[in-house]
Amino acid sequence: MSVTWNRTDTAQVLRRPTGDDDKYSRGVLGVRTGSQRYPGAAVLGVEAAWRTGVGMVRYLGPDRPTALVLARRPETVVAAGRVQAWLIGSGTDAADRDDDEAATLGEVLAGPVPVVVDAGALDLAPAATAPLIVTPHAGEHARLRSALGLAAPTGGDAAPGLAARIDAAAETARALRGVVVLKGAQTVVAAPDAEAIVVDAGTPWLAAAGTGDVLAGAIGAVVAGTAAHGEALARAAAAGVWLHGRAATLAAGALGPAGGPITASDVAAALPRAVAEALAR
Ligand SMILES: NC(=O)C1=CN([C@@H]2O[C@H](COP(=O)(O)OP(=O)(O)OC[C@H]3O[C@@H](n4cnc5c(N)ncnc54)[C@H](O)[C@@H]3O)[C@@H](O)[C@H]2O)[C@@H](O)CC1
Ligand SMILES: Nc1ncnc2c1ncn2[C@@H]1O[C@H](COP(=O)(O)OP(=O)(O)O)[C@@H](O)[C@H]1O
Repeated sequence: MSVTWNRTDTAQVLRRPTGDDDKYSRGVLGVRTGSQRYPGAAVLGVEAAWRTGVGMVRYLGPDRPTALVLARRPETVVAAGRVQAWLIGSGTDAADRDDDEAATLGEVLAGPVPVVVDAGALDLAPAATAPLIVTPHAGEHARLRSALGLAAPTGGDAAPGLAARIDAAAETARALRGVVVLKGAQTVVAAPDAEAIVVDAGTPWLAAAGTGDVLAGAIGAVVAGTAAHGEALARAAAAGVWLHGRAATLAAGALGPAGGPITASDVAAALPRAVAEALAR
């Protein structure tokens, strides 16, 4: 069983700022992503979070990505402080994690604030107690299931169909006690105790390196802006996925009726138009 997600659903999740808002009330996203090897992933996630519409992004990472994040987005705050949500893992490799970083991520994952867990932090998700959204692609989902003691998603080499992906994501969500965003042309958002949500990407031009880092930033921004207002994490995640797909469709569609090649940065740049479109009417 599943439901499909659309623009109207997204509009119901997003908060339009009012005259009573300030940068803190709009949501602060804390970001621990990027590494010496993958600094670009940090830039893409931070860029996407700003472009999705958050009051503040706090970036706390290694020197090289910090310098690149600040060069791209000087509005980013690189000092620790209160946050309404965390984004961790994009552009990191668990094999390179030192003890200090492991301890810090352990605190984040044991805290009260929702955490979006991507890429190189997914191995930490099974032990987490914080409210959780994990964002695996198919390969990462298989590894996560194995860590949770669950069977491989398919019996053979064939790519699983949508129904099998929904069942597998729902089973992973129950085992994890968190929200699973299983990425693909149709992204499945599964929660332990709710019907799965299916979000169409809208364009296969989205299949390009770094678009997952953009997605994680977009989801983090929606969660930071809405979780404190009682929005369900799965719905916030689905809204982020829809905005990401719509931004890709707008960026690719701007090149002609058949679409055209886009980069992850193009997707991030189109996020404000996707948000404005969702909030229009
Ligand atoms: N500009 C940057 O700095 C970028 C950094 N990235 C980072 O690079 C690191 C490695 O990520 P990768 O996903 O490339 O590598 P991983 O090693 O995490 O996953 C790739 C493995 O999963 C398998 N797989 C199965 N289904 C897949 C699917 N649907 N998509 C991708 N792989 C699938 C592949 O065959 C491969 O064995 C992550 O930390 C990621 O965030 C990437 O996001 C690309 C852009
Ligand atoms: N064929 C496809 N059509 C549309 N979207 C896709 C397709 N394949 C992948 N995507 C989307 O592209 C993004 C890729 O994310 P990910 O695999 O994490 O890449 P990266 O790690 O390079 O950022 C996800 O949002 C996924 O849903």
